Amino acid sequence: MSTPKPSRRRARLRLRSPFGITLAFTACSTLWILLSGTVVNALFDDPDTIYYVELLKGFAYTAVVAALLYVLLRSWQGLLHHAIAVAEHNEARLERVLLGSNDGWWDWDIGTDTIYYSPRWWSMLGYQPNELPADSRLWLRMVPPGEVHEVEAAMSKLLSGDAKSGRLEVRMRHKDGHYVPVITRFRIQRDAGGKPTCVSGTNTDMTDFNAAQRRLHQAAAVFETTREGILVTDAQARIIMVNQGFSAATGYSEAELLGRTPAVLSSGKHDPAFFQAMWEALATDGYWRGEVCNRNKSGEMHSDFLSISAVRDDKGKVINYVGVYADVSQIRESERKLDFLAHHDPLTGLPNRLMLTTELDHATKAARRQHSSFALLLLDLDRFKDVNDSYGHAAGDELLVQVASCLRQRLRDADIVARLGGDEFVVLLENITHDEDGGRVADEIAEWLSQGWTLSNGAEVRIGVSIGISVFPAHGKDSNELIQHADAAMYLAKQQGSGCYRYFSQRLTHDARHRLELEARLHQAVQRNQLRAFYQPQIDIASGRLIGAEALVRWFDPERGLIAPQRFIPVAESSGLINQIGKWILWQSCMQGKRWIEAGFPPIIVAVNVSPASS
Ligand SMILES: Nc1nc2c(ncn2[C@@H]2O[C@H](COP(=O)(O)OP(=O)(O)OP(=O)(O)O)[C@@H](O)[C@H]2O)c(=O)[nH]1
Repeated sequence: MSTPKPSRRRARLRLRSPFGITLAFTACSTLWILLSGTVVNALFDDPDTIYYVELLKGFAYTAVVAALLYVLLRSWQGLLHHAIAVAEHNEARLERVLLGSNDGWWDWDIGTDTIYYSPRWWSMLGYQPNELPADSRLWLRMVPPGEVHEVEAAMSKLLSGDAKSGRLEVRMRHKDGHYVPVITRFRIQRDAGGKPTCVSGTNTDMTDFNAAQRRLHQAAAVFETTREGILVTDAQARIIMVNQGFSAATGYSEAELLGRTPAVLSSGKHDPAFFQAMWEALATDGYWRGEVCNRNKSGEMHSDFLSISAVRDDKGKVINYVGVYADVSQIRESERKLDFLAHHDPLTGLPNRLMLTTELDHATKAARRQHSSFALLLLDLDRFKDVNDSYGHAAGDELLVQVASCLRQRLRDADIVARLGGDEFVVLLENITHDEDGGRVADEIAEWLSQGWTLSNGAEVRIGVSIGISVFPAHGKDSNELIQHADAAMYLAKQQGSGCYRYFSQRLTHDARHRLELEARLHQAVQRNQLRAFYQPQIDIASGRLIGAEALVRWFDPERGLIAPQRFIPVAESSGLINQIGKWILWQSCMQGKRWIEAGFPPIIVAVNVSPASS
């Protein structure tokens, strides 16, 4: 839009001031009248001629004056139009500026005590222009009575000359009754003599600004006071801000973190694929949530639930990332404790029935895979009720704890000991090689538990134990069946009297007893030297010459006579006695070979069979 150039025009206007033009015109006209008349009289004598010349001179003068008047009026008219255009242009520009600022404005003429309020001034308060009488007191009627004195004080400061301008934050009543927060800025104008002529100003509606401020304050308060750690980075993931919660949780001050990336917290627990998935989610969804393991300044690890959001500008470009860290270490610790409580007996700390079932399920699957077997021993203490009845429930508890720790200490680490409740315990023996292994451990347990137990009250108590045994896969295909059958076997054992065990099947009970009895007798046989070595000669058929001998071990039992190796060697192998027997036969064979040489026989090779089970 082209704008007129007012300064040059104004200069030309000054040169052609009305007084100057009038003076010049009067002087020229007077000179013309005086000089032209004299010239005409000097040139012409004839009165008629003089008359016509004078007439002609009058017309000429009128034509020149008319031409001058025309030029002058055209010039003034152009200037006037130009001045109006400039004024309109300036007014329109001022209006646009005020509209753009969305401010209302007012103008108080002090002399006439009239005030002009702009349309926006009215609409800010919900009114149509001039809907109310627009006098200078309207302002004061709109302000809450308690704030009127502030407006009056500001005006009297202006009028008295103490201030040229001012700024006030007031509330003004809206048409619907609520108050609009307003900032008004104003300035006083004075004439050349210093007399106040008008006060003009603008009103800015602060509703949105105040709400935004409030939200900012609230956000700042949340940012600073929240216990969760908050971290803000730029688009390149460089830290630009952290809150106190973050510093408290990580041990890093904000100054130590500025400009660094969150990798400073890396624990090394997550692989690159983890972070790649995180960045991909941020790029596609704009957020990522998950649990991360971080390392704080002192090197301590902690689990955080991290929620990251990408902040985008109006064009959708990422400008910040905001991460909120909630320390879940305590939650994880509580979960761990809850999990422990859910799966363990609170009195003894042993696994409970629930965990036993899980372990049994694992054992069943593993045994199926490996074609192996395992034994489940269900223990029920004998005469435990007497302890409760005689010494109280607390003493009974103490005894249960002692029994549990005895079992835990004496059994192998791989064996699982659980408490089913009351005075019932379960022992799970995995990977047994012979069915009777369960019976052997049951015998040991019966012996351990038959000891005297000293309670903290000084009392010494004696209990026993009855044990039911079920073996996988012979006695059940799943945990339920195995427990049920071990329980049934335990009742049978209980009926037999204290300190007994029973397998679920009669045959297994019998076989186990028999093998264990044989094992006990074999022990005695080794100690009492009841084993015998026999030598089977090896003859070269072509020459008929003795070339060697094979050593054979035999067991000579005083009651049952000679027992064949196929009966006792498997028992020796499963009980570990095979090592002793192996050493014994080697020693015997060497001694015998020496004796033969000393007796004058030629040296021969003596073969000794070594069991693959010996170590
Ligand atoms: N102290 C204590 N006693 C318990 C607990 N749970 C169960 N009992 C008691 O343990 C006893 C178990 O009963 P029984 O197994 O019949 O007692 P018992 O004297 O061993 O009897 P038999 O098994 O037939 O030899 C009951 O008196 C229960 O009240 C416990 O957590 N603590």
